[in-house]
Amino acid sequence: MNDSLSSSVLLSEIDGAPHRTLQELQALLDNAGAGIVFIRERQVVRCNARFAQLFGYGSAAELIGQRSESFSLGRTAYRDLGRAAFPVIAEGKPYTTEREMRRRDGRRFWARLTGSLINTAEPLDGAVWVIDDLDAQKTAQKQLEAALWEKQTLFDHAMVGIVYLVDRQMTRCNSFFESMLGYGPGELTGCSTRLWYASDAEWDDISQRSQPVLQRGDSFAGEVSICRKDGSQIVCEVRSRALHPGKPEQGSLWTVMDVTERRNAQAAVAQAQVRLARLVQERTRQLSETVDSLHREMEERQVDRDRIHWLAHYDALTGLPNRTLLAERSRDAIAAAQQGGTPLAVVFLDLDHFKHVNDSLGHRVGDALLVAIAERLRAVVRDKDTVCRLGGDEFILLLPGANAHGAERVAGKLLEASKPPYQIGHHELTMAPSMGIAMFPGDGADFDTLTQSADVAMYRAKQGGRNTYRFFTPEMQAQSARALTLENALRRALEREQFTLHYQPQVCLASGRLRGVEALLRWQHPELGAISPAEFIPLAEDSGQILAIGDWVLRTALAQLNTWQRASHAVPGVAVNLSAVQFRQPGMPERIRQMLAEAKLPAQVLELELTEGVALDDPQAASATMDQLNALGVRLAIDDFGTGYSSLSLLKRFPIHKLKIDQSFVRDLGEDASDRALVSAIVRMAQALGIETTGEGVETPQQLAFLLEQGCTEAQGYFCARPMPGDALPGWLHAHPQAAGKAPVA
Ligand SMILES: Nc1nc2c(ncn2[C@@H]2O[C@H](COP(=O)(O)O[C@H]3[C@@H](O)[C@H](n4cnc5c(=O)[nH]c(N)nc54)O[C@@H]3COP(=O)(O)O)[C@@H](O)[C@H]2O)c(=O)[nH]1
Repeated sequence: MNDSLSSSVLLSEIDGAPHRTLQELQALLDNAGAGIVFIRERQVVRCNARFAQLFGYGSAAELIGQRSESFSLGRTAYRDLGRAAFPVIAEGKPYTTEREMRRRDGRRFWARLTGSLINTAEPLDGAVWVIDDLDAQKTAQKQLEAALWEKQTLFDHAMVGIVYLVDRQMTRCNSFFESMLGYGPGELTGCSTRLWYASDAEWDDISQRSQPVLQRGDSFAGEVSICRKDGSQIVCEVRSRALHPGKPEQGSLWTVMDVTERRNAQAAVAQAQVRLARLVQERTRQLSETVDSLHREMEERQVDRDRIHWLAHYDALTGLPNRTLLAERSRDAIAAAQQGGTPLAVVFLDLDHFKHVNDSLGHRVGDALLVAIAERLRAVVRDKDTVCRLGGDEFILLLPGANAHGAERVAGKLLEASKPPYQIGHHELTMAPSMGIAMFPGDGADFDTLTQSADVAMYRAKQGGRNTYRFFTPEMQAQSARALTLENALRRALEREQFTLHYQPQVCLASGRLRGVEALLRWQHPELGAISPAEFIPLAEDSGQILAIGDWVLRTALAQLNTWQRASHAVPGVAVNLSAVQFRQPGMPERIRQMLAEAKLPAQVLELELTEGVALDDPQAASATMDQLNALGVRLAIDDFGTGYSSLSLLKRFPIHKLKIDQSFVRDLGEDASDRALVSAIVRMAQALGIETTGEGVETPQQLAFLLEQGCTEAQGYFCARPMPGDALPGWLHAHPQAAGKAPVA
């Protein structure tokens, strides 16, 4: 049945109505937006197309006779509807309900049903039901309700305060906001927002900041300080938006979040960061200081290392290589000489009498002199040569490639270079070297042997008169070995009582009487035999042992004199040789005084024989010492006069009692006219100065006669007597009564 048919059916069914009205009703049914159905005896008798459409039928005709129950969800629902609707429509009132209905395909949908009886007086005539599809409306409503529920849930359970404000008054807020501010439910509703601001200024400030933004329709975000009910303050982050930007009267929605803890934490973090930054800065500074100081320390250590290395290899005073560096260079030079078959020379250089400069002018002058000498030495040699300072006044020159001729030339240049005086402060000093030269490989195949050989040669140069050089020879080695042996043996000689004194008479030439005796040291070694003082005294002087030995000589000689005198032997005095080393020993006059006192002898019995050298280096000091000795009453004699650096002014300045004319002049008096002239001159000069003279080494009567003739005071020599042990002298005196003063002068 189609819709037009259904309308025509409807029209034909309506009896007695004016045709026009019927047509209008039919049009109304056909075009009604709601479904309309006539139910009689629980069956569809009429319906419109909308009804058929609502329930999923193709046309209204399809539904004629359809049981009305089929539109309900089931029998129960159908009965419920009937029970609810009938009492109402039975009274002639329309019954309206909203229920779920079922479509043809079983799907449910919400509908609003409005039913009324067609004829109240005759219920069996049926009822007319108008059905509105509420499904879309219901769905929308459900969605709305869900949304509202969600919104409310959000509102109620949000972890942020939510506030609705109108004109700065609270219209609504959630419980979170209330509890955040410490208020009870509803306590804030209707309150002015001024309530939670500390001051009007703060209240106005938030308003002034937010209103322009909200009016523009933008979101406002800011931070405010809010007072809680208990007066405490919290910091809140607020966000707001106008509900209707154009309508301020509708108010605004605010979300409020307590960020106090976060802010406190941030502040704490910021403070911690500041502290940390400071700490880092401080640590960085410390670190950088540490790094700097480490750098400095490393640099200092490097400087120290360099310095230590330098000190280990160079002489601190002169800056010349030291022995260690010389040894290294020598090894290289020797290896190169061996490989290349080239020559190599080593020069050992020792300054003559340098010690006297130190002793007399002090170490500062001595050091400055060494520096100046080092410069000259360096200037003489080639770059590839090494000038090394061993220490003290000893230097070694390593001359790679130099043969004997070359080494000799260098030695000559060194002698030449040392000639001009050195100006050290206001002192003008001359300093000559003695040098020994050793050649590789003949004089030594290694550094130690070469330097040893050069040293031995240098020693010979010294013995040979100084200010010269000597090449090493194997004989020198033997002599040097003996010197070493003697030096070692000498150390024990005193304690092993290997020394004795012999005494040689000194006889007055005029009277023949004994004027005194010279004590002469004798060393008898069990293996080496008798060793001459001429050989061992210089060694004892070099090693310093002469001081102890000299003391022993003095004490022994004085003791012997005491013995003789107590035994009434006519020995007026004793002469003792005093080496320059002894003479310069501090406190020496006082020492002598003590010894004389110990021997209970007057000073006048002692004559000290000094060599001219004692006054050579420091005449002033020598003069002072001599004055002290003279003041004691000790007699002073100049030994070996004429052989040294005789200075006539020496005789004038010093309190000298006697000159001992060296035996080298006496020896040849018979043959050598110049010796005779010399001896004669010495005697006359001494006489003129009131100084006595002794001719040494008188071996013949001619020598004696010449000396007597010249007016020499006394004689000493084998002709008169050989040196003899102390206990032999009384016998000699007995044999020579004239000497003992017991016979008339011949
Ligand atoms: N510092 C010290 N020097 C000392 C001491 N004892 C000795 N000496 C010195 O040693 C040198 C050698 O002395 P010596 O071998 O004893 O020779 C002396 C005499 O024996 C020797 N002499 C004496 N008369 C003659 C002679 O007629 N002919 C000759 N050929 N020799 C003779 O001369 C030496 C004495 O010399 P001098 O002392 O110069 O008077 C010698 O330099 C000693 O000084 C000591 O204890 N301390």
